[in-house]
Amino acid sequence: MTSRAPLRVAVAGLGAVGTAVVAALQAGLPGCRLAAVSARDLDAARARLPEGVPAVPLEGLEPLADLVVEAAPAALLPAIAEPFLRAGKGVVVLSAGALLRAGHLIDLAREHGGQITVPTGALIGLDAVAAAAEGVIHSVRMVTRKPVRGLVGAPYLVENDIAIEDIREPLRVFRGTPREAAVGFPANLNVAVALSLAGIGPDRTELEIWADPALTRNTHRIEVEADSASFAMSIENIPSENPKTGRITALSVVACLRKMGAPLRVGT
Ligand SMILES: NC(=O)C1=CN([C@@H]2O[C@H](COP(=O)(O)OP(=O)(O)OC[C@H]3O[C@@H](n4cnc5c(N)ncnc54)[C@H](OP(=O)(O)O)[C@@H]3O)[C@@H](O)[C@H]2O)C=CC1
Ligand SMILES: O=C([O-])CC(=O)C(=O)O
Repeated sequence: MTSRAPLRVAVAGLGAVGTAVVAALQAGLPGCRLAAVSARDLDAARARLPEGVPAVPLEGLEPLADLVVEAAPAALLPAIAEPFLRAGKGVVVLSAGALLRAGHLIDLAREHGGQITVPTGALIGLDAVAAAAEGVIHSVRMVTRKPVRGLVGAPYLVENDIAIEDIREPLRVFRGTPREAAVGFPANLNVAVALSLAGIGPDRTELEIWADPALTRNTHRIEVEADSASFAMSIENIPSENPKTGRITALSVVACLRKMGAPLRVGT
């Protein structure tokens, strides 16, 4: 009989995603063990964690864990990821948009034998997009529709004086690339960046963002034309406690962690 030691998982950020991932780890995820947590308010975090799970500043996570789940504001991605990658360890990245401004993280992973994983998160079909990318993809188009409260406050809207609070009809607020959206909508369009990284990159993927006052769910539709297949898929995400984040995001991380230690892996 061979059995591997459980993967020691750290969770950086105890918001909508981090809290749900911690709960799943506490409930028991085969092959994984919750090793440490970081949060902005460490005392509040300690009060919520079971005894024996340390809550430490971000820089204290790496010595305690084999892998970190980054579930924090995008600006913190380098501080969370760098120590793990330098140590040849794994990082599961939720703030995928921030990866475009932190290309050195991929170099660090390459140099030290670490690995960055971007889970499918709030999106759908990255397995099919990645498979199609092994051939030739002609085009990838994504249309995101969000309730007003899922978009309000985005820097692009503020800088361009686009007021959406009182709209009565759907309004297209952005048309461009995931690279542009990652700057203008840093807390809203990680999904578009993840899609672009799986497919034809952040400058060739076409993206539209709509604010829709009739919607209660974040809705993403992707259309792919490739030499192997044409496909279109859409997902309607029920918001979590954070209206910008779909509930399925944390579940995608849990599924990703479950796969890491599983004897059977389904899906690429
Ligand atoms: N890839 C994908 O498909 C998706 C990605 N995301 C992205 O995932 C990330 C997490 O999302 P979500 O959980 O909804 O975000 P939240 O805003 O709910 O949570 C982020 C957490 O990080 C905490 N935090 C702030 N500063 C620090 C610090 N210095 N150290 C540790 N923790 C800190 C915040 O604490 P406090 O509240 O006290 O400030 C907050 O609890 C975001 O970047 C989001 O854009 C979200 C949805 C889908
Ligand atoms: O892209 C994101 O970061 C979040 C999102 O659209 C969703 O949860 O549907």
